[in-house]
Amino acid sequence: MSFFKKLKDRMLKSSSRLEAGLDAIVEEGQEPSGAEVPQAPDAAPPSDAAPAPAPVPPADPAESPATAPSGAPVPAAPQTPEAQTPVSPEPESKGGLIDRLMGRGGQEVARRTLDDPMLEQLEELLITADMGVDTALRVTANIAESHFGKRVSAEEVKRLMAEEIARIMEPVAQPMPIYSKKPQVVLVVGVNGSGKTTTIGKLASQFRAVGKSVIIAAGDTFRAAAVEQLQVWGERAGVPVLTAPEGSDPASLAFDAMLKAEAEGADLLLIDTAGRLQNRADLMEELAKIVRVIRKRDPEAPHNTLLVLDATTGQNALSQVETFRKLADVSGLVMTKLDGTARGGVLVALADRFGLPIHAIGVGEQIDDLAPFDPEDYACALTGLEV
Ligand SMILES: Nc1nc2c(ncn2[C@@H]2O[C@H](COP(=O)(O)OP(=O)(O)OP(=O)(O)O)[C@@H](O)[C@H]2O)c(=O)[nH]1
Repeated sequence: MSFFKKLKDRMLKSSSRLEAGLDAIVEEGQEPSGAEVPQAPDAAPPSDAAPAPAPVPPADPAESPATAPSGAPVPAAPQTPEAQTPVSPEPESKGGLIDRLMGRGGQEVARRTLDDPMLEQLEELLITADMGVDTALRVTANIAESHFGKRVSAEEVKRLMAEEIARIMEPVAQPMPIYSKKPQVVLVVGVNGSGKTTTIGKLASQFRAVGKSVIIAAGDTFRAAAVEQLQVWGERAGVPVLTAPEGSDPASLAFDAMLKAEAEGADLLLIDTAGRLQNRADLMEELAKIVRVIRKRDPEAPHNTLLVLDATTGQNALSQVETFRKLADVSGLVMTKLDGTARGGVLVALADRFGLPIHAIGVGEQIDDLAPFDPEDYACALTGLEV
C-alpha cells in the first residue's frame, strides 16, 4: 500500500470531517445549474518546488560532513510514484466534459460562488479541525485572493485548501539531520504519554535498518513502567537499552550512556527523558543537568533535541511547544497519533506559528508506523483530496 493511502486511511477522522464539511458547504449554497457565472479555473497542483522525499541516508557516516546536517531520512519510507504526485485534476464524470456541460449523462458537479458567507464557513471548518484561528484565516484569505467571486466545486476547494496547507508546511518538512559525529546524541523530550518511548523505538529500528548502530538510554528513571516499556521497544528494534535503578539521577545515566556509546563507537545515542510538567522547575533542572553532563564528553551535544507531541491533544500541542522551548533547546518535532484523530490540523498551526522542523509523524503503534513528513501527502490526506 502506498504511504499516502496508508496516511489517508489512518487520518480518516480528520479528512472525513473536513471532506464532509467542504461538500456540505458547497452543496448548501449550490446555485442552479446554467447560472451565467464564470467557473473557477482548475486550481494548479501544489508547487513543483516542493522538497523531494527524504533521501536514504548514507550508510557510511563518513560521507556526511562533520558539522553540516545531511539530508538523512528519519525515517526513510519508500515513496511510490503516486505518493509523489501532489494533486490530480478533478476526475471527469462518466459522461465526460462535454456531456457535463450539456447536462447529459454523468452527475452534475455542485458549485457555489466563493463569497464572504462561504469563506466564513470555511474558516469555521478549519478551526474545528484544530488549525487555529490565525492559520485558518490565512488559508481562507489566500484562497479568496485568487478565487473570490468565482464558482467553485467542493473538489476545487479541497484542492485550493490542500495547496495552501502544503505551502505552509513545505518549509518545515525536514528530516532529522544526521551528523558524522559519533555518537550523535538525540535528546527526546515531551509530556508523559505523548509517545516518546514508542517514537524512540521506531527511530531506533529505522536507524538500524539503514546500518546505524544505536544505543538507548532510559532517562525517565522515576517510572519503572516507562523503563520496562523502553526495554520492550529496544528488544523489538534490536538495540541495547541502558537503564538505572528507579529514582536514580537521570544525568548520571546519561553520562554512563555517553561513555558506553563512545566506547562502542555507536552512531547514535537516543536519550529518553521524563515528561512531568506538573513540576516544571524540577524538570527544567533535570533536563539542564543531563545537558551539562553530556557536554562534559561532547560540548556540542545534544545534537538534536526532539519534542514529541501527541496530535490528539489538539491546540494544547501549541502550548507544549512554548513550554518545552523554555525548558530545552528544541531542534525539531515529531507528531504522534495522527491516525485516528480529528485534530490533524494542529500540525498546520504548529508549522505556521513556530516554523520548527517537523521530522516525522506517527501514524500507529507498530514499529514501522513512523513516516517522514511529506507536506503534500499530508495536505491531501487532511482535506480528503484523492491523489
Ligand atoms: N495510535 C497511535 N498510538 C501511539 C502512537 N505513538 C504512541 N502511541 C501510543 O501512545 C501511548 C503512549 O506512548 P508512549 O510511547 O508510552 O508515550 P511516552 O511519552 O513515552 O509516555 P510515558 O512513558 O508515560 O512518558 C502508548 O499506548 C502508545 O502505543 C501513534 O503514532 N499512534
